[in-house]
Amino acid sequence: MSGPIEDVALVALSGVTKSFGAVRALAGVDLAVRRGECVGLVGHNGAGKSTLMQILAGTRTPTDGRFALAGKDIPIADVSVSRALDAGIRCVFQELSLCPNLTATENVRVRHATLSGFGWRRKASRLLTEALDSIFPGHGIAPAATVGDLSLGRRQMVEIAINFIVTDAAEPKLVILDEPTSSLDQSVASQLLAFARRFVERGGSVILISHILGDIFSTANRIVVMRDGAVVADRPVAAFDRAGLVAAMGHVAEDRDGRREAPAKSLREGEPMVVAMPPRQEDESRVAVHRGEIVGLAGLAGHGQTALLRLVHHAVHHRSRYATVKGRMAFVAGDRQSDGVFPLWSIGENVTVRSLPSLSRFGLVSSRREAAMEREWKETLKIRTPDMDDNILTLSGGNQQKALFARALGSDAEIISMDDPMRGVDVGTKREVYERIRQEAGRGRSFLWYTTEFDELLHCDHVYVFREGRIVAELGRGEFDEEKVLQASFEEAAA
Ligand SMILES: Nc1ncnc2c1ncn2[C@@H]1O[C@H](COP(=O)(O)OP(=O)(O)OP(=O)(O)O)[C@@H](O)[C@H]1O
Repeated sequence: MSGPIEDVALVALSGVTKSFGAVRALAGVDLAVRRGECVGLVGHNGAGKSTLMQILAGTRTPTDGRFALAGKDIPIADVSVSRALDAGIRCVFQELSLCPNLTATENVRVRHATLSGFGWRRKASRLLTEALDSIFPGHGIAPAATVGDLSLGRRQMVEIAINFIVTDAAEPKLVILDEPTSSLDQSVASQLLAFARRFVERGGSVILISHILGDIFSTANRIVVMRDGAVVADRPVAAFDRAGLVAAMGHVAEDRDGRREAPAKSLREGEPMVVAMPPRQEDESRVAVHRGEIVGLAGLAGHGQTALLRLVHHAVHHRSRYATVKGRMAFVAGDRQSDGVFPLWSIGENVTVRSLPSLSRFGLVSSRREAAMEREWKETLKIRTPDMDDNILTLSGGNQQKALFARALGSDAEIISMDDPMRGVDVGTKREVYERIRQEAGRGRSFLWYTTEFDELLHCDHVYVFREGRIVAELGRGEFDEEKVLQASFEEAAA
């Protein structure tokens, strides 16, 4: 067997290829994971990371290659979910896979079929609580809660905890975390990474996929870089610095922190395009967005920011007590599975749907103009697909998110609201989107941007911090730093 593979490797792949029709997602990958290591797996959107993980977890069969578990070769046709599970491989996928109509406890039972018989519910509930307590102390999640009623972040926490549960029948040996922190706010994400480090110190193994390079540097022992379906670097973490890693991924290194330069005159003049009041607000504070302004909504996840965006959106076409909107508006969803993509449509249709009136003449959509728009946005955001007519779900997660951006940015909307939309987008594309947002704002477009990443607030002109459904701080340009935002987010909880 070729590649850096030893007998002790928990799992070893070599020469693995995977094609989807004309798309070669994996072009001969070697990867081995040993006990007690955290492998950070990075690469651009569509590099092949998730496909590789699906093969490890047995949910996809490779086209070709070799596969070994605990040093034992397994014919690729025999690689299966149950085999991977028996070997202790667990995977927290990017798109959540819990059953929304079942409780968290019932989802534990779905994943751990051996929890059956008399008293299974109590046992499953206890195991889940123990796992949640050790990973996310103070989580506040009731095991009897229906998953569909939980916020995206909490659903993610349940999904993660389920994969770390140790039952009498099975224990996790290698846990694959595919962008696990993308729907968690920073404090919860830190809890998870700290737990992953403890798990690895105790001899467990983790593969951590993330576009947040800080997560990789803080947690991985070794970094594997993928590019266009191949591994292009595999070295200990100490062998990389941030610029070197970004370059290995095929992106140009950053030359600025992306902070938005102050416009010549204040944007907070004239009548705002959007004014909105959170329903629970007890004082006079309002979110206001002026023409050409980038307004950030901050605070811990689930504290009313997404609810405010929905309320504003509703006010575009309805009378509302809480919001007024003066202008056309488009929305970029963060929870793309439930709010964003039209799963039965092509990539192109997903991009153009918001712009059909402007692509039409005499009531008929011009297929020439439609194709031109699709081409333009495929190029602009580098949507990786051989054909915009392919179904949207053939795209990698980050590329689906790019399609949602293209839909909003390519539309005639004067105001764009964004619900933590950069989750899963690679560092190179993120930078291009930030630049685009700055340019568009310079031309008079307004942005209302909820983000869980502090660095993204640096692109904003004005920031509102939310806590418990209310605006608790309003910070103008030059007034906000991470400490102030965190302080405002936590103040009451600490009191
Ligand atoms: N079911 C599918 N049908 C067709 N093509 C697919 C399918 N699944 C993945 N692909 C393609 O395989 C390639 C690798 O995708 P993959 O999801 O593994 O990338 P990734 O590195 O995980 O990206 P991201 O960072 O965006 O999650 C992409 O070009 C993608 O479009």
